[in-house]
Amino acid sequence: MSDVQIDIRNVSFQYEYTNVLNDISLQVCQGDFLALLGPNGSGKSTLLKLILGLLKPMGGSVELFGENADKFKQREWIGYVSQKSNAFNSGFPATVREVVRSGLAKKTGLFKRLPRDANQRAEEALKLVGMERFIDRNIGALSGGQQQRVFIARALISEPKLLILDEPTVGIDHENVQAFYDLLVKLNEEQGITMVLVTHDVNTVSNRISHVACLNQTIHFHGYRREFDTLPEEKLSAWYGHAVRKVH
Ligand SMILES: Nc1ncnc2c1ncn2[C@@H]1O[C@H](COP(=O)(O)OP(=O)(O)OP(=O)(O)O)[C@@H](O)[C@H]1O
Repeated sequence: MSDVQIDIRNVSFQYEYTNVLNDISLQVCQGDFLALLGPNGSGKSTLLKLILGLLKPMGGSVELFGENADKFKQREWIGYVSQKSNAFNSGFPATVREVVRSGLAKKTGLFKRLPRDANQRAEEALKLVGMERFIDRNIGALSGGQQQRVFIARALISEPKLLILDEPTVGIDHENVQAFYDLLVKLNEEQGITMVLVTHDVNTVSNRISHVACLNQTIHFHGYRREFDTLPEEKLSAWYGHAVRKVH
């Protein structure tokens, strides 16, 4: 099998009257750590929905692991952590264990029995994100950053080959963002999980990321992070449609 996991070719998409994506081509390979970068409204979520097979492209094709995205069956190969997954309030009636175990539903089907080792796997997934001691806590009692880690564990329990994170550092304290990146890098390097991190914030692109793609209706740049680092702010600002400052 080729090592291309996401293969987007000449994709275009529009909602009723809004043209959102034009002639997008992007490949993500096994082991990449890609930041998909673009301002609000640039089409990032739409592109994610196309990748996840929730929308169909109007032109072009999206393949996952060599198969058409909307026919792709191996859902457990893809972990997805959505934008709002760290926003549970303190009254939400589920423990960390229950939240993490629910990540097995895509493997087993919603109403089939969970595998016998579900608890052990929940513990292992929580260990990977450094949250095992919180297993019996209520999810709503954790901080935004801790909840985010639990949702990553929920995605990890089905042993994905690819993890897609939508704006994962929103709601995490500045001091904890570095530790969060360390976790993603560990999962990328030690577990070999391909990472796609979607963000509007140019300064979220840490030096631990291998590739960057800049999206605003079309792909303006796709290359190694080192090349991205040399791009002038004027160029990024032109793509964003407003002034962009890099702080490092
Ligand atoms: N269901 C929809 N129907 C009509 N237009 C939509 C729909 N969803 C998104 N759009 C429009 O498509 C464009 C791209 O939206 P999208 O959510 O993909 O961007 P985004 O980059 O993810 O934005 P953000 O960073 O704000 O989440 C926007 O102009 C948005 O208003």
